[in-house]
Amino acid sequence: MTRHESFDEGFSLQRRRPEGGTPRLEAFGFRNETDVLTDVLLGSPAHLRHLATSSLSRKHLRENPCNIQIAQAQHKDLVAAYESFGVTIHRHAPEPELPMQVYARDSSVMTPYGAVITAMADWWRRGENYAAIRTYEKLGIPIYDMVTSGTFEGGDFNVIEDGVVLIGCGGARTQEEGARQVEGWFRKEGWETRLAFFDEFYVHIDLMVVPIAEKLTAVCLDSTEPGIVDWLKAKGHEIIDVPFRDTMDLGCNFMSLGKARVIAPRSSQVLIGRLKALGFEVAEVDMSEISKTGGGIHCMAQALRRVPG
Ligand SMILES: NC(=O)NCCC[C@H](N)C(=O)O
Repeated sequence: MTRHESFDEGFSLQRRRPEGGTPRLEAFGFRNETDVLTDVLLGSPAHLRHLATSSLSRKHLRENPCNIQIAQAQHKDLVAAYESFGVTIHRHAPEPELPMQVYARDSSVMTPYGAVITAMADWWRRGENYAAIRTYEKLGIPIYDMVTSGTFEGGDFNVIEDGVVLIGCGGARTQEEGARQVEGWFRKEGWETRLAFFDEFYVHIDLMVVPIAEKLTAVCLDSTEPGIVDWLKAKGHEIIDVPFRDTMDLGCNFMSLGKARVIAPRSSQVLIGRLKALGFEVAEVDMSEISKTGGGIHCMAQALRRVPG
């Protein structure tokens, strides 16, 4: 049986078992966000526009707006980095009405049980949710469930380790209603969940907390609530502190490929130096132009399949 023919994984709009015990997918999915990445879902910057979507993107828009051609070239370099590591790339079909579709992290979240279709907060991103349903149908990946209570964006679903999820709640993007709904689903599956409340300035939790490897997590200590850091440390996680200034340039927003390999933004030299000192192979990609629109490498990627390394 090939990966895409697994018989119990046909496309469905709601695979979640209400009482919990939903079977894990066989062909797609992952245990955690640090195993070996084999398949990633990306969006396209073909119709990218620089909008005032957050304090960060608004500041760049005011002072030095994104050059879209350079941003598109930088995204090509990002795609090439995934290819150089042998990752299979799947893509959302680009739609001209969707200026932020490149941020594939947000309109859905992959889980071990299927994809969650989120509920985007901003009207200019809501269509991405419908486009994501079509993408998963095309890929034959079933949908675990769809958020129906308030808003929820994928950058706020942060799998810390197998069966443990940190759910961000900044209010403006992910509302507490959406966070509680998703939390309830995963508790029923037996997961440990933790909500991280933060100011809407920070947009999503994956701006400041991103897993690197087993028991190793990058955190911006200057912007992350100490209780979250203590919680990670109590689980035995080593922390790599990403400076606040780098974090504001999306420097804590990178992608772990497993087996001590990472794709990181070139500007994040403190993180990159620490990773290299620990023996990681780091593909450095210049994301300085595209990230003016408010997101980074982690925001642009959705892991569809990871396997133990
Ligand atoms: N997960 C993320 O942090 N995504 C970044 C989204 C950037 C986009 N400009 C937005 O504000 O919606």
